[in-house]
Amino acid sequence: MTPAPVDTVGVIGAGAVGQTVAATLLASNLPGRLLVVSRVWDQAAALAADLDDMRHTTASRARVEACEAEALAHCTAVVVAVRAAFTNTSTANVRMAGATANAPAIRTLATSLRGYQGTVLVVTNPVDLMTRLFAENSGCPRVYGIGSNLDSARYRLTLARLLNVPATAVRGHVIGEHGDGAVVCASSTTVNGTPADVPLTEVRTELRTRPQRISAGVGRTRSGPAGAVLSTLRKALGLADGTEELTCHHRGDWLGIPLHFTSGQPRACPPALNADEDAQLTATTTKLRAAYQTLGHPAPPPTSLETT
Ligand SMILES: NC(=O)c1ccc[n+]([C@@H]2O[C@H](COP(=O)([O-])OP(=O)(O)OC[C@H]3O[C@@H](n4cnc5c(N)ncnc54)[C@H](O)[C@@H]3O)[C@@H](O)[C@H]2O)c1
Repeated sequence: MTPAPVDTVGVIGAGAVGQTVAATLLASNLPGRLLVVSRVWDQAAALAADLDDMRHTTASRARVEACEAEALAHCTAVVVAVRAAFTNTSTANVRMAGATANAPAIRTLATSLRGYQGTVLVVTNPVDLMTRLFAENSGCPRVYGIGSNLDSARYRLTLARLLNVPATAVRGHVIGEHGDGAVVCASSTTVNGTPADVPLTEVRTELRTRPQRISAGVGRTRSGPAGAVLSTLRKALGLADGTEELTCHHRGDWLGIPLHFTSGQPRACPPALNADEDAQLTATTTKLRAAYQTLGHPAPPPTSLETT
């Protein structure tokens, strides 16, 4: 059966990630209409004009418009890629440092999208906390965070390079936190279907330094997350079946785990863990829960997304 064409996708945030996500979506021909929102109206309007130029030269089907967040209520999907202005001086738990600064914007946007029934992909860091914050303040039933799937992509690429095999031969996940509490699921990783001997120290070093190198070289990471958004939207909107590692509500907590989408419906597929990985995931879950409490959120309404 041919999947139904996706109608409108909204992108909130017109910075490095928002721009790249929007251009990627336009070039992919996924949406029929693309709405862009930013805190600064002129920025959203400028991005819409730039994308319209691209639409014309690439003969993309998507019409592009700038709008306010409230106008996103009828979108098929919304991507949240905002970042409040703050100076990040942290050298450890770097993404976590944005929690206090970004939380008010996420709460405000969640409130303006209360009752929204489409798919929401949160990119804003710390993504595991901001995804939960958005879900609990909006009551939206389908809210996922982009983070662990970018880590997983980087893991598979790194392992392929270290073992001198094609990346497509590697199956393996990084779960938990998109940050210092990321858990590399080495014990369940395979190469060409055979358990892999994972050089964990090298892998962890690359996962830690790769985003730093990208940011140092080109200012911000942007193409990696944009690719993860596109790949996830295809699965979440039922255009393709497959697995993405996403932050979601799982057994009472919000953390990154593999979700398998079939016709747009998610099913959690947590990988088998050895004792070390299990202990790391427990520590990460405790860390995320405690960090969320520090945001001082109001009592959440129940959400209906419980992946089991
Ligand atoms: N999860 C991931 O894998 C991943 C990867 C890369 C970046 N990120 C995160 O994505 C976020 C965006 O990064 P960036 O580099 O694009 O930042 P940026 O500073 O370049 O752009 C941020 C944009 O958000 C807009 N904005 C701020 N507050 C807003 C609000 N309340 N409403 C609407 N728009 C608002 C700004 O005007 C700006 O356009 C950051 O939190 C970053 O850490 C996540």
